[in-house]
Amino acid sequence: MSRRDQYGIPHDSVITIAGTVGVGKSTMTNALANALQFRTSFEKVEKNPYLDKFYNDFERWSFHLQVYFLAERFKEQKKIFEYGGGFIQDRSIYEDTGIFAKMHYEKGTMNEVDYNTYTNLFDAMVMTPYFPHPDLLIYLEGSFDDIYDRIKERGRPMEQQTPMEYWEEMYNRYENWIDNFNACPVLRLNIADYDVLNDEESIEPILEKIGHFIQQSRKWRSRQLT
Ligand SMILES: Nc1ncnc2c1ncn2[C@@H]1O[C@H](COP(=O)(O)OP(=O)(O)O)[C@@H](O)[C@H]1O
Ligand SMILES: Nc1ncnc2c1ncn2[C@H]1C[C@H](O)[C@@H](COP(=O)(O)O)O1
Repeated sequence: MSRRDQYGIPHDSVITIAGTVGVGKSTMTNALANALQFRTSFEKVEKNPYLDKFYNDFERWSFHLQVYFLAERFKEQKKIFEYGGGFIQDRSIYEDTGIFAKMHYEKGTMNEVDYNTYTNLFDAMVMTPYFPHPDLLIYLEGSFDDIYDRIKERGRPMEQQTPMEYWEEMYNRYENWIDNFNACPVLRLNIADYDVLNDEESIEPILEKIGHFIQQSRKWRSRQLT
């Protein structure tokens, strides 16, 4: 019996992994996709033509970067839809606007006209009944110190040169954002409670929770339609 069947996780499920930079989203995406034999949808950091420039000059490149991310994530969304689901997605589209664009606007590194243009575009594309929301958003959380250690350990040069205050600000915003998020069901996981890199077994209770959450939310959705 496959792990998918064992835990009652529908083959067409779409699960998105959210959380601040360095918390372990890509690692979790790979682990879940392997366990469930699902496809993956990753952020392609190396191929991003704006990211390096953005870290060198937020004001100059904020708008370009957000539009680029929005287009990339929308294309990924289309791919997921065309395959009929069965995906684990590394970072949700909701974080682009709810965390990044908002933070840069409020900190003064994205101007008001650009922010309004971006949010109008985002709302027109995403916040509509035509945009399929994921079955489940898995939110990864942990202490700031542990997450900051992971950023340093991963060692992406553009992130190393960015002051710690930037990551701290983002960390605090994530905590508030998730408490108010309601676009789809949320499963919160603390990174201190599992280790999918060094302890393979620690994925099992997570799969069990995923099955439970998705079954509940699909029942709820079908009741809404009848
Ligand atoms: N369970 C874990 N234990 C220790 N290190 C981890 C664990 N999960 C991820 N990491 C490490 O933390 C860093 C960030 O993980 P990553 O999955 O790239 O995060 P994100 O995609 O959220 O930015 C990487 O160096 C990764 O190897
Ligand atoms: N929407 C975004 N705006 C600015 N920066 C972003 C956005 N989405 C991702 N990023 C950055 C943050 C990291 O440096 C890389 C990849 O994120 P990760 O959490 O490591 O997957 O892109």
